[in-house]
Amino acid sequence: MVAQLLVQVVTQGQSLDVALGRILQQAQPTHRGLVQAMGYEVLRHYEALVFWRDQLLERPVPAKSAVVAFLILVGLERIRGARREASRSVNATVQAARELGHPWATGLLNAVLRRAARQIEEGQDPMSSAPAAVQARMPDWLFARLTADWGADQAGALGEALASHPPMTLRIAGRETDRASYLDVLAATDIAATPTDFSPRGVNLQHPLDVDRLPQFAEGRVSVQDEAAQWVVDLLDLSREQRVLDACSAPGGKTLAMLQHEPGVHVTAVDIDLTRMARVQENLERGKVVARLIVGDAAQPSAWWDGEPFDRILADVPCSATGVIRRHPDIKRLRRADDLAPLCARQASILDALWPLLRSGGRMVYATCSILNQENAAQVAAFLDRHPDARALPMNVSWGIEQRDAAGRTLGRQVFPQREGHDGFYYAVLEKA
Ligand SMILES: C[S@@+](CC[C@H](N)C(=O)[O-])C[C@H]1O[C@@H](n2cnc3c(N)ncnc32)[C@H](O)[C@@H]1O
Repeated sequence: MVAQLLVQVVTQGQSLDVALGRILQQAQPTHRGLVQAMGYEVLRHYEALVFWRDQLLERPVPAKSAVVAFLILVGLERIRGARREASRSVNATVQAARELGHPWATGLLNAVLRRAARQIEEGQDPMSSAPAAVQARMPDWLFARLTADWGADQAGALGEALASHPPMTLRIAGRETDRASYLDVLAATDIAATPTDFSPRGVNLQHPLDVDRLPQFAEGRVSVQDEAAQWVVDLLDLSREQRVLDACSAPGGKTLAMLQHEPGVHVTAVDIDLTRMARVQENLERGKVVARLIVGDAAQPSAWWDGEPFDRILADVPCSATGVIRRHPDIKRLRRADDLAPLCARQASILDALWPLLRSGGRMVYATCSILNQENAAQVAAFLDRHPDARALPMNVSWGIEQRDAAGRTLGRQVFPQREGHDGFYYAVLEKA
């Protein structure tokens, strides 16, 4: 099943969420967790597994049997991850080839996977001769960009972090004391958890859990939200009666956080995608808070803006999502280098269109979950050049790395993903003169 999932994502270009949804419907309930976990892990380590497979194969698998080529990746991942005794992994993979109607491949799989298992037993490193991009488990174009932006060492470190298993992080509505009492509730329910390092509202679960099993989730007191995403409410510096625009709001994680953090604000939440907007509604209902919801294009406010300026704007724009690859490893297969220029143009047009909606002295927070400079500090530098009435504020925080241009102008903060910690993000706080 995992091999079929890979065919759908890698060969047919479907998103992992969509393909997984369909595949899991056919899986036995007891196998679903394993299929999902393996699908994610193979995609996280995809480049390395393909390199290893191609080293082991004497000739490529015929194109008409693509599923067998993917089955080898699944077998290699099982051996790499040492989830089972190697011989059990080999047997299970060989059996899968029979079930998928490729009995001819059983000899090939046996030979290739047994060789791989031997390499591991003998302490060989199958990656020792791999190019740096493969070692970083990244497509060439992405590794080249990250190297150009941050240097080869940092690009390699980013590869490690983005191939790791992300934590499940919760945001607790309320004050720091509420987090302490929620940690007590979790401890009493035998759910192992620790407070996050930087967000006073965050909790990392030691093991991911279905939200239905999370105490107080249904009541909206707890939400699933990465730690880096939680910082936005502080950056917005919200206070009662402010008019706030959340311009790219779906699925509403940050809209809900704003309203729970400062219930006195009046939020207008916009998103271009009607289906995703339904999720904002669900999230707000769960949290028992209300916002004005508009399905519209943030780059075309004349179609939906009532002409009253906003005190605060959040522009959490569509981006490459390269900072969250470990949560969506299909991004590495689906994104292309050519996507970046149109994405950046869209971000710039959203920023330019929103700026006139901000009152004088107001602030706009620009956010991405990207680790590419072009979408982040370079985007903000170009925005500041186009808007002399804008300035980026320095942030008094302990996370991320402040970005500056040659003239020493501050350009927001870049956040790199951390193993067992937060995702990759970028924030700039833009104030209007
Ligand atoms: C990074 S996500 C936002 C995440 C959201 N702020 C949260 O915290 O839950 C970007 C969103 O922008 C929306 N989007 C893309 N282009 C847009 C546009 N031109 N106008 C408004 N929304 C847009 C997408 O549908 C997507 O929901």
